Amino acid sequence: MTPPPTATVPGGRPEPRPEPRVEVHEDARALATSVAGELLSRLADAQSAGRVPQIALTGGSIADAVHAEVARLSPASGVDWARVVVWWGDERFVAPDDEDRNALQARRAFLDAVGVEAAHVHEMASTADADDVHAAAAAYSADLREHGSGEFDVMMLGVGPDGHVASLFPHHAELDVDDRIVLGVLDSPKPPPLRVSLTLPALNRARSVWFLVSGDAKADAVARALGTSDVHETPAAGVHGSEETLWFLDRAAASAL
Ligand SMILES: O=C(O)[C@H](O)[C@@H](O)[C@H](O)[C@H](O)COP(=O)(O)O
Repeated sequence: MTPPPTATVPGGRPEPRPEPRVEVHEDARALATSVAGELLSRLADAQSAGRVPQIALTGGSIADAVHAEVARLSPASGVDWARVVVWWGDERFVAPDDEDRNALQARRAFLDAVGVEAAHVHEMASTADADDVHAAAAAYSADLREHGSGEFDVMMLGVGPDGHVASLFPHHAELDVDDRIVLGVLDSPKPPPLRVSLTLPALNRARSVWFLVSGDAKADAVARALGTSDVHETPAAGVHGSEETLWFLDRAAASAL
């Protein structure tokens, strides 16, 4: 009997978490539509309950497809984007108008279209706003502590073929940082090398963690993340929501399960 998953939270203590659930879709488009619909539904439910939900976006190609579907489905959803707070799990430390910016990707795909409050969109610093990744990380940590609610409603994460999430990569020292919520990365194996990322404990400060994974290149990483607890081998294995962890997969990404 495998023990229930645990998640490391700030201060380094492990907390038991619910078992992950897996949802498999025919292809990337169906996956993106499902995630976008589920996100809008969660946001509307939170707002109906009088709350201002806080979500964390991720970068990458399936995230971009999800963002486009959010833009398409949002008008009929009843979500008031003026009452949603947006964060990122990681960001590339490049110029603000660099195509590599996760925030630029999200703004173009949906944020600029849905009427989100500018003050509620918390971008990680670019090279125009901070001297280096460490200063950018410190600034985001201060922003989170001042404007965050202590726990994200939904933390969305892409997964790399090596099992990385955000900018936390296998066998990198950042995986063991449990006394900070944001850190700077100098040597990302996935270009660009300079990044800012939430730490594992911060990624785990989420009610609901959603992994968005498409393509057979990720199949082994998905199988490892769902079958092991070795965070250093597969960082995605170390992130679990306090209320739920959902794996949104297409058939190709689920092919090794
Ligand atoms: O800034 C980043 O690069 C992302 O946050 C990164 O963690 C991404 O989500 C994965 O690498 C999956 O990316 P794909 O969906 O494009 O494979």
